Amino acid sequence: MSEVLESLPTPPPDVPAPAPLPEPEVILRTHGLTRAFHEVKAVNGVDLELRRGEVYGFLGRNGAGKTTTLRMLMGILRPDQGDIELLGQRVRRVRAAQKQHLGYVSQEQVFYPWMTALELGRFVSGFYPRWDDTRFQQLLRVLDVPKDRKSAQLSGGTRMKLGLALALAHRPPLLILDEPTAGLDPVARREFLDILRDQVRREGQTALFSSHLVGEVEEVAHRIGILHDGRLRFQGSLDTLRQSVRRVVLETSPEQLPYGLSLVRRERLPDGRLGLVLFGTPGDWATSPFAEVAEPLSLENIFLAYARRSDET
Ligand SMILES: Nc1ncnc2c1ncn2[C@@H]1O[C@H](COP(=O)(O)OP(=O)(O)OP(=O)(O)O)[C@@H](O)[C@H]1O
Repeated sequence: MSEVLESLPTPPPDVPAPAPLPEPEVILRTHGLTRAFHEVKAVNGVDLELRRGEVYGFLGRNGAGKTTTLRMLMGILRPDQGDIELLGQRVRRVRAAQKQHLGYVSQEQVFYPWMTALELGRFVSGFYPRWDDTRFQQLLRVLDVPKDRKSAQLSGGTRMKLGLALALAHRPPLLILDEPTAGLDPVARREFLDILRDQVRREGQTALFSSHLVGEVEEVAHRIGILHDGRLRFQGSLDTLRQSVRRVVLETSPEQLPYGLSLVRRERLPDGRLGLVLFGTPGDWATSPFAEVAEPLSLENIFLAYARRSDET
């Protein structure tokens, strides 16, 4: 429960509901967010930008730094460097009052095991003046979460859905979901993604959704960020990514890359030739000497190119 508690805002017994904030086009921005654990730089100068009403897929392999980033956004961890601009307020560490505007589903939903869904709702509602109990109960029905069973008796997938209901019931403008579908079976995963997409569309919410599964991010995300070794290697729309990243196969390494193209990954092929995955605008590709030979890549292969180190050549 400690992470759940840390992610909650301070309970406001006599404090009136905060006035709704003016919603800027950019809901969240980070500036050079950095966090190390001893010698490991888990997150290294990350500049995220999330716009109102979008699902942002935060893609990265195991250990890329996704959870560390999200825990900094939730104020659970303090960044070593950089800061966070949430709904127009720029801070080093997200404060309790700002957490009123965030809904968080962590990787592992750990609740007080003796509490039922309804009791957990009552407990969590004390932290959020905008808590909507009718909506919470409706979400439990839609998500098929039994309301009177102790949380310890729920399956991992159902606990995840309970976490989503708890996060949505206070109508936060920004949802932060840390690999929420990990451990869900295909049917539960599909339901979860459908509900997330539907909620964001109907409520005009914004969701930051971390995953290492390209397919599910492709299904729900409007824009994505690819994190590798703590660095944000790409941020933008899926269409931009598909149009910009291509692969060329060459006999030898070029002296320098054509103007406008940058290296994503270099690989040595079994036949000794060189495979280069490069990024450039469609205009840069069209005017490059590789225009005729460059091949498009599937999103899966683009992600793999960003998330693996180049071969030594
Ligand atoms: N509390 C900690 N103490 C020491 N090292 C940590 C701690 N938390 C994370 N790390 C390290 O920081 C790096 C990033 O971890 P993080 O959990 O943020 O990655 P992730 O992208 O969320 O991975 P996964 O998909 O496996 O959850 C890893 O090398 C990890 O071992």
